[in-house]
Amino acid sequence: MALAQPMDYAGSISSGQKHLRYFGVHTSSRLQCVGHDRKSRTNQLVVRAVSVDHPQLDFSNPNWKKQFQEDFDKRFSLPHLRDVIDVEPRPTTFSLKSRTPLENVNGSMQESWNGYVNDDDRALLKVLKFASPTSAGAVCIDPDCSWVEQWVHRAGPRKQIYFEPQYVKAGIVTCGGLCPGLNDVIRQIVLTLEKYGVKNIVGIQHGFRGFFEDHLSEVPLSRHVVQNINLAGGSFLGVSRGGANVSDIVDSIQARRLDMLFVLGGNGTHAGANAIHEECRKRKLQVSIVGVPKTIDNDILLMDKTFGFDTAVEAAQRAINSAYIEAHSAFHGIGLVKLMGRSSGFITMHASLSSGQVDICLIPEVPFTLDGPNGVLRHLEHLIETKGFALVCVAEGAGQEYLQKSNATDASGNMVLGDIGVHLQHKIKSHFKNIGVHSDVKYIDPTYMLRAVRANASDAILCTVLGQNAVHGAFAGFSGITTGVCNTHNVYLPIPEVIKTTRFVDPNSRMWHRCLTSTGQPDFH
Ligand SMILES: Nc1ncnc2c1ncn2[C@@H]1O[C@H](COP(=O)(O)OP(=O)(O)OP(=O)(O)O)[C@@H](O)[C@H]1O
Ligand SMILES: O=P(O)(O)OC[C@H]1O[C@](O)(CO)[C@@H](O)[C@@H]1O
Ligand SMILES: [Mg+2]
Repeated sequence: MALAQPMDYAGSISSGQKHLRYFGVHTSSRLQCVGHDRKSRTNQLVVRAVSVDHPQLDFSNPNWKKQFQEDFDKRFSLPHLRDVIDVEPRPTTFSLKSRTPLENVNGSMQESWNGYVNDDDRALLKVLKFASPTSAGAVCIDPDCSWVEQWVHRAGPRKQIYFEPQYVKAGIVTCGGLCPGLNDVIRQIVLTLEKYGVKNIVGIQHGFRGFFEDHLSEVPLSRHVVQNINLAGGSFLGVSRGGANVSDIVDSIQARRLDMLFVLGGNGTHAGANAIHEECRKRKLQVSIVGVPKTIDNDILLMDKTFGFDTAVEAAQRAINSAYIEAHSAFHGIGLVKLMGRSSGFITMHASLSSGQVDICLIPEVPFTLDGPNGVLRHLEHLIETKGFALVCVAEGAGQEYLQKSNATDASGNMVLGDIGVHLQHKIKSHFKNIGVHSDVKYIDPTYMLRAVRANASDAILCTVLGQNAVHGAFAGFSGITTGVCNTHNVYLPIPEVIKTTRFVDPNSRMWHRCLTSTGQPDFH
């Protein structure tokens, strides 16, 4: 459970820490000594759990919920062009009631169509009420786990827009690593822009690099150009890491006369998109910067899932099935599969769950020991003894403490990880050799095969929703926002809220518990 707010209680620092652990204070909280409890016979130190996010909240104040909600509404309000420049709304040109584009532009049909989202429509961010901080996966604000309404903005087309489509130039850029569905999103953005009446749509090649490198020219985009790009994986525009100088990018946006920029990428890209938005604000430019979260790692906060994740899990499951066949057919076979997931184990957890064949699932969020009576290797011995073969699935970011740190980073500044798959392979082989038991280790590293494929059906639909909503958000005049699915509803969120931290698998979540139930693995400690 994560406690997001402060609470006072008496106890020594050590019992205080125990209490904090009981309440599962998340890492953004810290202990603060607020004096001694003079009433207690032991004159114990009074310690308070203070949330770094909301240090001002005081639960003894009967109005704390109101205060929390006001703060929440502020944090989740969407930055708008009119915050810094004078822009007048106009009737939208987006209508599905229109019969001809001309009728559409005149706005003649919109009064009779109830297809618009009201600016005051909201979706609930949290839909679970935890009765106790000890409930599995509980996320509580106060020690009583009170439920507080947390509303976020609903995504979709508005009746009023802040751009004149015929004069709009819109750009699309895809950054970071590949992800199934990038082309579906690009395609939907183009189709939706055209539906509004935009004629000037361009792709920026190879991520943020395309803003600087002269040989990377703009790619003109239209329904005709993007019609079939979703049939292939990868990015029609190309991707890249590194090369993000925000001020230069905004110079380039100005030089290109872009009015809207759709930025497809993970947390790094979103940090870049938000910095670009801030710089545009500083220069008082009428440019909307809208993100679409792309990460097969599924490591963006607050969202049910990001596009490409399901497809990656499906591809991973195929690799696990192959490892299973190999391991099962060999004498004392041990299948070992390493999957992507730099710091989050979602792909590994979900692929292990969906395959149903994994005996040991190792993710970065849950430390494990390799040697010793409770270690992974001892459990493998047990599996070989009892069922004759075993299957291990490990996330690339797991067990990094066993590998030598290189301190190397990629072009975007992401840490280059050691290869846990190769390390485990060696450890398993030498362990069985040392104990004089035959083993046949089959190691599969399907890394890039997971993300080079085209989106499956459910991701294709998710991409459609996200791509279209990104365009509606830009036309509505928002900037510095991203779009996602929260509790099955489509919402807009201010970028800073989704990139505060990486999203991790909660080891106390029901999903991780289900994974453990399915694998039957013990606690490796
Ligand atoms: N804090 C930041 N501010 C500005 N730009 C950034 C920041 N972090 C990363 N970027 C830029 O964003 C782009 C993509 O970043 P990165 O390579 O980390 O991928 P990502 O968006 O996190 O996606 P992936 O999930 O594939 O890692 C790069 O061009 C990088 O330079
Ligand atoms: O080889 P690249 O392009 O740096 O990408 C690898 C990384 O991209 C991701 O798929 C997404 O961040 C990670 O899981 C992985 O570590
Ligand atoms: Mg990233």
